[in-house]
Amino acid sequence: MLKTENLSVGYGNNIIVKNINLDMKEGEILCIIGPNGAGKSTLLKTIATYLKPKNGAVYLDGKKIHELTPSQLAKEMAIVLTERVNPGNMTGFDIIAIGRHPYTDLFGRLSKEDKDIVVDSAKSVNAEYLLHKNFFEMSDGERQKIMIARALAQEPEILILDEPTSYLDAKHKIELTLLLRELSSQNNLAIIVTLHDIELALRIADKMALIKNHEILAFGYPENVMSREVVNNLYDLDNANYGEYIGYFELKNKIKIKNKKVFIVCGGGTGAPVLRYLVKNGYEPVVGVLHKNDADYFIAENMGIDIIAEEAYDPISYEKFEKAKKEIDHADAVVYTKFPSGKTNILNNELVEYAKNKYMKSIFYESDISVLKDI
Ligand SMILES: Nc1ncnc2c1ncn2[C@@H]1O[C@H](COP(=O)(O)OP(=O)(O)OP(=O)(O)O)[C@@H](O)[C@H]1O
Repeated sequence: MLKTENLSVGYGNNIIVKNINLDMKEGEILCIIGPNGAGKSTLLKTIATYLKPKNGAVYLDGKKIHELTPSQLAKEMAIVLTERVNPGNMTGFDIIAIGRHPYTDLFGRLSKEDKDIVVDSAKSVNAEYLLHKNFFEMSDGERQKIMIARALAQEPEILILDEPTSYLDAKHKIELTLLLRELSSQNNLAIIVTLHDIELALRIADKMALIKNHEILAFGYPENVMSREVVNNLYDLDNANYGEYIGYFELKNKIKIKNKKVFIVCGGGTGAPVLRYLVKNGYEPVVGVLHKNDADYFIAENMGIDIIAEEAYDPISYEKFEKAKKEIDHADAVVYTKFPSGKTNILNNELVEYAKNKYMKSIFYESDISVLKDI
């Protein structure tokens, strides 16, 4: 339904992103991500026809979008920008009603149907309670809902949103992303959205376009394109790693100010809080023995922590076990968690016993991280 063909976008003689070839269907969400200044908003504004293409074209249902009249376009596309708006003394209802302009008469009079659509639009973003409230008395999250309701009142086929979660707290960010998902599937809306929060983007996008260095670095299913390598490269990360399996960033273990080695015996993700605490506080963690498909392995690897690991599913070898014991010999403490039971962990339990027999500081972590504060 929407397609860009060899599109280049920019200002004056300055091309910001070139050769953009994207396509999307009804009911899909396309997320555009990339570093600050990459050209995400410039691309959105070009698709929204606020800017003319420098080259190529944008097609909506086979027609060049820049050749549609403003009134034709207003029935097809609605836009919610980031800029904070100051509409004066208007209620939620008044603002949403602006969305009906493409359908009202010259005087902007609302029919009964228009009014019903305004109320329905408010309902679909859970903002019915804001209809009679003044816009300037609303919170950022409430204003965002009203702006989306205004866009929905336009009854568009495509909804374009520039950074809709910028001013929202975690709960409202999640609520908004779920709402977009709902709108795309229930109303069959195509949604194009720029997001800085790639953890959320990954979870709502059907397609993802990554922009960097004036071009599209990758375009496709987020599950395919969001590899650790690609995301690290997108943001030029050298002090963090994107963990592709879990879909979030882990900070690397760089500042080892404590000069203390801590051996961690964990597994199945139970070590995550311990590893984060030790990295944050400048210890030198070594973790093991882990299998290479263990959640703690992925977490530790993304943090750049030393890991003693065995291939996934292979039994732990004598060699790895001895290596772990040597690390324990040089450690200032051993921390162990309530890791899952299993064959591997019989050996890992032995490591804990080994440390205890050597009268080393061995600390059990279950839920209170302060047990680590005296290492
Ligand atoms: N009106 C304008 N005239 C000229 N250059 C502009 C204009 N608006 C933005 N730019 C430039 O275009 C480039 C891309 O800006 P754009 O706002 O599209 O990036 P972005 O990816 O949306 O960034 P951010 O994540 O910081 O919002 C930047 O170098 C910016 O300075």
